[in-house]
Amino acid sequence: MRQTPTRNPSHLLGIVWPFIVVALLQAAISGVSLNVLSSVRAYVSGESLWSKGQKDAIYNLKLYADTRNPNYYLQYQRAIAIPLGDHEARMALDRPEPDLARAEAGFLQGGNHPQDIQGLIWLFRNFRHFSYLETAIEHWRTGDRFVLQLTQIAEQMHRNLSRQQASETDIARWVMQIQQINAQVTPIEKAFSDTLGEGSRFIQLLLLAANLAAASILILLAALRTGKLLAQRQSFEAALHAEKERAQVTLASIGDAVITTDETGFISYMNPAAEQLTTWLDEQARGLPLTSIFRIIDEHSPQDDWRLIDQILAGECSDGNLHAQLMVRLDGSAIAVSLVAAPIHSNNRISGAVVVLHDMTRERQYVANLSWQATHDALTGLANRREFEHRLEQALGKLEQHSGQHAEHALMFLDLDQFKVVNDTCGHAAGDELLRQICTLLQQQLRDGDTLARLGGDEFGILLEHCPAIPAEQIAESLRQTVQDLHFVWQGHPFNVSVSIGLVHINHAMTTLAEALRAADVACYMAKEKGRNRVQIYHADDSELSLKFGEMAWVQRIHLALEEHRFCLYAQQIAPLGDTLEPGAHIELLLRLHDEFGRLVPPISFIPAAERYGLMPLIDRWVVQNAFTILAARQRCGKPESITTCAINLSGTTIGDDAFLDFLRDQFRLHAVVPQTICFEITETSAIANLSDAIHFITELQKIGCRFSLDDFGSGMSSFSYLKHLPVDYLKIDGSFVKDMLDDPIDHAMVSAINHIGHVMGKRTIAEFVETPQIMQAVAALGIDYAQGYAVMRPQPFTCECEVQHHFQRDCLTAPSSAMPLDILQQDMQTTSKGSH
Ligand SMILES: Nc1nc2c(ncn2[C@@H]2O[C@H](COP(=O)(O)OP(=O)(O)OP(=O)(O)O)[C@@H](O)[C@H]2O)c(=O)[nH]1
Repeated sequence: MRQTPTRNPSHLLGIVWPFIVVALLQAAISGVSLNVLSSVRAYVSGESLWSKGQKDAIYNLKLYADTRNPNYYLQYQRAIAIPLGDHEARMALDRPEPDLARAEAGFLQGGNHPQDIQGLIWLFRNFRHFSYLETAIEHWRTGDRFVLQLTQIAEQMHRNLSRQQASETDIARWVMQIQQINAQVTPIEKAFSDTLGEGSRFIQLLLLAANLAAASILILLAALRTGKLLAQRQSFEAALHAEKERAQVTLASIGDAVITTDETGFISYMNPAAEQLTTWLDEQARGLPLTSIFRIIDEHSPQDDWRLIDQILAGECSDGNLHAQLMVRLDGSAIAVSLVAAPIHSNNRISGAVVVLHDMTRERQYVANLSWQATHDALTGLANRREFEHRLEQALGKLEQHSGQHAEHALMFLDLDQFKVVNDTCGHAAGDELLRQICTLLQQQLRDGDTLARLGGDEFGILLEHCPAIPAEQIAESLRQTVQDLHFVWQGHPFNVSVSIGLVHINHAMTTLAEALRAADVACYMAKEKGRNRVQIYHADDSELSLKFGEMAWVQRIHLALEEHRFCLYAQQIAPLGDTLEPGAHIELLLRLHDEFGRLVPPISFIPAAERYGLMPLIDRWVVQNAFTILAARQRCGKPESITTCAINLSGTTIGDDAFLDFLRDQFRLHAVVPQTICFEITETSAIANLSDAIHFITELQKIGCRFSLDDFGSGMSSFSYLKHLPVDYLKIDGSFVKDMLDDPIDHAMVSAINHIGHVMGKRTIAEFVETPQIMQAVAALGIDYAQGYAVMRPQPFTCECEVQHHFQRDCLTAPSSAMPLDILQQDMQTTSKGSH
């Protein structure tokens, strides 16, 4: 930081103002001194004229008396006019309101120099009570009394002599009087003169003392100020020293290499980091050209690149930085550095440059590590899914470039069989070790250019570029065999290891990455389904695989349909068959989906895929949220009595999802839906598959008043034994029995038995698929409590007519049920019988 205090005008004034004040004071004192001295001198010379005038007047008046020569009288008059003028002036100044004009005229008559007159008046007026002047004025006043006496004698004498009436006696008397006055006035004059002299000397002394005092103050101030300035300068110097120390410690401790040069590019300083980086000591390098101790080259061109520093020293560039430089030492070793350079200025010119070199080795390593981590799996060191997909995409691109030639790649998905068992039996460390061993084995079977990647968990991907079908299938088989032959033992526990492999031949027909990946996934899945430890080859025309393929495609379509609000709800009435049952409407909500082209898609097309790929909790949440929204809207419209029971289907996975219970409670609170109006339908199979979850779920929701219905009851005969554990309110008799009960006595017997057992257990029964009035009569005759089917009512869009429709539901309004093909509605019912909506 630069300090230039003395150049700052206000700072300068801050330092010198006491000097200015004292100097001005001294100038004022000097001015006053000169004025006083000059006035005193005027009084002294005035007094001298005054005395001389008196003496001359006495002398001429005496001669006039002795000779009676009128010339002497004239001379007397001239002489006496001087003390009389002074007398006039004094009288004018003595008045309470001084008459300055009269005083000036008097002093002028007194023979004083015109330039002294103002001084005389000023001194009289301002210092008349000052000791010496007061005494002098008193002598002046006494002297004037004699002057006036003399004037009276002179006038009387001149009058008598002019008229010839003066006797010798008179003349002798006048002479004697004149002599007496002379004798008396002489000491007065002397005293007057002496007093003025003394006063003058005293004033001189006084002024000298004042001037000396002012000078002393000036000297003292100067000394004080100088001392202060010296102290300040020392503290500046100390601050500069401390700053220099700080800069040096900083330079010594920073990790970057700092080198300074003079204006010709010769080294003037290197910090310890620079010594370390360049392997030169500071004292060795000082005075050498910077370019002689190492080279700086651009990573992308092999030439020396000192341009930045040259430009800085030439003043063509104020500062700059260069990344991706290589610093090459004299021994040839190179270090990646970034370089920052700036000019050093002194006296408004460039006196050198400072060059900072940052060693980029660590950053490069870090970046390399990061990019390795981003593309590799930490456990096995193999490429990860992202990298695998990247390489696969590149391979697909090459296929396109070489279209026409017989280029072909092979893609494999490998999934270890029952890998969980290893983890569950011996812990994750065992699983990890097995994964590593399998990687090594697989890698050994592959060619150099092949890619083996870990896609996640126990899944691997293999890409064999330019590998025709037959060798690819042989490699796949050998890989399967290799894994099977691995005798993995962990702490004495032997494990049989096997792998399921999906193999896809990628040729020009299959171009997109997503298609290739999905095909391999499907093939691998099929390998698992077919019993594991096998290679499944994907063929596009394989109907089994196509079905699976389509199912997997539904995953994305369902997500899209949810995002684009293409799901909607329909309601189908469940009619009471007896008189003793509760009044009001009992409905079941059914899910619909419009595909991307607005066509209705049967639930059977997407529900199995949604179940298999874990999307049911998502769909069930959508159904509950929208059903509650509409129910709440209907309640606001004043139709709470219209629906007393609203059945909503839930899937098996949803029942096992703990968070779903909280979700439901929130939804009840949010929409203020009465829990007693909601009946959840769970299929018999899903309830049995997750019995403890189902019991927990049912009892929790029954606590708040919800009811439950066991859907598709009877599809498995072991169901009866579970029924007593499931505290449901309704049994829905599987529609497949109801549909044919008039023609098939066994189905009739099943319907009757289920109804009977249900009633014995205190449940209400519902017959599904009541498609004709005859079936309706038959189920009523058996004492079944409710009927559901086309004979009762076809499904209708579930809406609230008096409120603007919820936007999720908008599509349903434009698709009236009458326009819906019958087969879709039948499939809808079948979907229900399959275990969902
Ligand atoms: N040790 C270990 N286990 C993992 C790792 N990543 C995932 N897993 C486990 O790998 C198992 C994968 O199981 P799945 O593939 O679903 O089932 P599986 O037991 O192999 O059975 P199938 O694939 O149906 O034959 C799960 O138990 C995961 O917890 C890992 O890095 N290390």
